Amino acid sequence: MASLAFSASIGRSISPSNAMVSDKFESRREGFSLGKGTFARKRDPRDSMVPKVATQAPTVFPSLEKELAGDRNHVAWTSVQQERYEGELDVQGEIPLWLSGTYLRNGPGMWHVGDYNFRHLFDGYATLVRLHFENGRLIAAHRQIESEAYKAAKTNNKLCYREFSEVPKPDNFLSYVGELVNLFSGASLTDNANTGVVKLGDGRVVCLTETQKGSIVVDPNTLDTLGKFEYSDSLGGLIHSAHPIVTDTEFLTLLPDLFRPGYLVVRMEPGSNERKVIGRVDCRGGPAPGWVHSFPVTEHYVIVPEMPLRYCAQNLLRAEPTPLYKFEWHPDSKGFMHVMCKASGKIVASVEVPLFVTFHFINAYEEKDEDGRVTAVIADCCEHNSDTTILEKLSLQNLRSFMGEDVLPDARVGRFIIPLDGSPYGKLEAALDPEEHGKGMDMCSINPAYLGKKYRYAYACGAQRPCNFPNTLTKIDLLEKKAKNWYEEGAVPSEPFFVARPGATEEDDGVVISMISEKNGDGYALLLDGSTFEEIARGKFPYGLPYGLHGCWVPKK
Ligand SMILES: CC1=C(/C=C/C(C)=C/C=C/C(C)=C/C=C/C=C(C)/C=C/C=O)C(C)(C)CCC1
Ligand SMILES: [Fe+2]
Repeated sequence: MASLAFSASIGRSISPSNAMVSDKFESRREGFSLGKGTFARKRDPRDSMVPKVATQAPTVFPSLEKELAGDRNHVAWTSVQQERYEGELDVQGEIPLWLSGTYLRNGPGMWHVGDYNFRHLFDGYATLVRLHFENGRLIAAHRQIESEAYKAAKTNNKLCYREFSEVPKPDNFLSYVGELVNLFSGASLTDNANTGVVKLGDGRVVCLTETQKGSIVVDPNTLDTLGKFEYSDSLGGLIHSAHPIVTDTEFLTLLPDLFRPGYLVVRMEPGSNERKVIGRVDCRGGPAPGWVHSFPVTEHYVIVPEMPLRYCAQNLLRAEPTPLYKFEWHPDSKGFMHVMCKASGKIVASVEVPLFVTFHFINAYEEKDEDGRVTAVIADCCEHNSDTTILEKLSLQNLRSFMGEDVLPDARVGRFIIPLDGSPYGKLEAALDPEEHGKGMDMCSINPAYLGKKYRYAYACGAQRPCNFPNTLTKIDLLEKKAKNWYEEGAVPSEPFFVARPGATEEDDGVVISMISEKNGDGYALLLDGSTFEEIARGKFPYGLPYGLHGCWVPKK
């Protein structure tokens, strides 16, 4: 197979080789002039590995030489080299012929504006990566999402909107007051859709973050930004869960209410932009709702977690980040799990549970007795041993300063058992011995056919210690309580994403896709067999890509 051949017809193909090695590169009109419009860049050994054919000069980002000093050069935590790229990857191994479609992965891939470097992993401007599989071939692409926040940064060469931890510096007192007013209206919040990407039942592909305005429609083929996804209802609010539950028939999400602490559970039909309220959960602890990055569902219920790590209005207003950023840990406020009937909006259980810290729920299902009556809801998540320090560990400074110490906080598959018999308490325990996955655990996926149903397998990132970030791919067998781990020294793998083989009858019959950022600055797309968890194929990128967060699968029509 011709390696790294560009599809010239698209007119979007980009060769870093002709631009990156030049000592001066003038940004094109459409380019991102992050510095002074021209910049110098040292020749990089990686440049020799890039394709030679180009039809359009790329926008190449400054080299961030400051970041590359000493041991701080892992490509996973370094801004993406250029604004966009497309090319066919050289594949080792064999891509199954049945794998036909597009994997999209979103994440914060650009962590600087001009000379200013962002501080937290979640601050970066969204980089969308595409892996298109067809007839055993693999075409890759990446592109920056053209959010208002990103475009304003490009135009003004400075941060213009409030990101996860970054706040624009006001020029004077008046602009400071204006910024505060804008915060309340939501105008100063970012629309940098850097967290996830979903395919709606009607085929639209939407990139998401936790701000509602950061819902952006993209073209899965070209990665073009098509425009804002405007919610046509009048539900208001500024934030939502970054992980809606999306199936071919519905879109479910949670809208935290910061003024009257609680959550709206809402549903949207395919083809519509209007969310309708299923019901409301009032918080049982205070003073604000718990952070709700994701939530699980069963066949009949929506589970609303109320985590003691709560939104904090004061921290939202602060210019400088606190150790918990926009959040506050309130162990005294306790943790709760609420269960709402999807059909009626009624709350069928609301139980106090042990303190917990989770960002990602894995799945949930209904436990039945021998007569088929639902007795409990089981909800699994990546649980950080009720320790919030993971948030600080994900600061770029911490990620970039790894010197071999074992500093990744422990995590486990936390299993909530929520009784539906009116008992006031639920349980939280480890679903398997965390040693099985190196006591590191996050960024999970399952076979989507098992969403809300009893399931056996989860795929996640685990830990081979010592490490400062999850560095393995792990297949977790929740029945046998065992894990199988993939590891390569110095590699940072992104969320393993399961794609089922069409017609499969076994839960793990399919492939797992991940993207690997290597220690030496390279990177590749990796395919593992979902059942054996052995490598099937890898496709080498012309240069390593930064770490990314969540993906989705767009099957070929
Ligand atoms: C921009 C504002 C906010 C944005 C919040 C965002 C972008 C939150 C993103 C959260 C993510 C990506 C969480 C991922 C967690 C991954 C973990 C724990 C991985 C662990 C590995 O071991 C708000 C904060 C909503 C407020 C307003 C402004
Ligand atoms: Fe997430």
